[in-house]
Amino acid sequence: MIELQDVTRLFGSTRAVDHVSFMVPRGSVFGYIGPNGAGKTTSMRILATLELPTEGDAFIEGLSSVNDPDRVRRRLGFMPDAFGSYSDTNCAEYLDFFARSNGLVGRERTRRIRWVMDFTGLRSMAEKPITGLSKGMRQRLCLGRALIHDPSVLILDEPAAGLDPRARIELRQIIRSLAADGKTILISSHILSELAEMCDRVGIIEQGRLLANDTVAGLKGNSQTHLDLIVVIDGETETAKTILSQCEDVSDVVELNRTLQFRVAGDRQRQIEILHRLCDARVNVLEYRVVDESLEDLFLKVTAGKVQ
Ligand SMILES: Nc1ncnc2c1ncn2[C@@H]1O[C@H](COP(=O)(O)OP(=O)(O)OP(=O)(O)O)[C@@H](O)[C@H]1O
Repeated sequence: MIELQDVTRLFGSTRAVDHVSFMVPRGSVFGYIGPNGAGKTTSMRILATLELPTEGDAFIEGLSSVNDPDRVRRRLGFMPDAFGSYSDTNCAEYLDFFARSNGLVGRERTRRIRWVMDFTGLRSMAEKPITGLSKGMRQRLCLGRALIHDPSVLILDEPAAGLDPRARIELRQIIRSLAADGKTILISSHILSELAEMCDRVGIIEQGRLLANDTVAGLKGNSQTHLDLIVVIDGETETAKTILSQCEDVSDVVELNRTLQFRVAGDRQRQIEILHRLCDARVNVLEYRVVDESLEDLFLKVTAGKVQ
């Protein structure tokens, strides 16, 4: 449904996008993550027919954004990161303007504007001037504008930027319900944790290059060379400590209130073997788990923080 095929975009000597390829299947949400200046907006603008690639091609529902821009635009809703509006316009007028620009007429136009207002929760704001809207409401209006012609594909550039936690959760619910409805969504952010829960897959881009394309769980698995484990013990901890000290691949053992935290230079299989050894020695294990790597840690590991 959304595809970048070996896309490169140069601005002078800057490689804003450097041989990037990925595909987003119908009804799924793809998170496009990268630090500032990584190339997210440029690739999204290429898909949205607003920018031409120097090399490669971009496709929406199999149609080329380069060669078939008019047909692509009919299928696509684009939410830019910067929200342009006219002063003296209220929400209803704004949506009406974009409905007309998209060729909607008569009852169909009225029906779509109503649907968008209900779906984005803007109904009570219909008469409110855009200049008086909060950040969250402006983002909803901008999303509403992208949805007005009922596109099958949505490209959303940093829609969560500047939203408070509640507005971010509501945005997540909106995105998931659009995907459940069969829409295909590409959504960008420079914060992995902001998008992780609403995305089926994420692509991490830095300095124009796609460094990773995986599920969040897959990314976590791929980036791990060791496991940090916690074992909570009912009773004395001496036996457990002795066993851990005998394992060559265990290091950094720390004890706090019958809880031992340690690092294993191995994989899940090694994790299981250590638990077996503890149980064989009749250590009363109450709890045994991996310390989850935070998404921020993962983002820092995959990217080097290079800004161009
Ligand atoms: N029109 C342009 N002319 C010159 N350079 C540009 C232009 N558009 C983008 N660039 C450069 O291309 C690179 C990628 O920019 P882009 O806006 O795509 O990154 P981004 O990942 O969206 O960043 P951010 O998260 O800050 O919005 C940057 O170095 C930027 O300065």
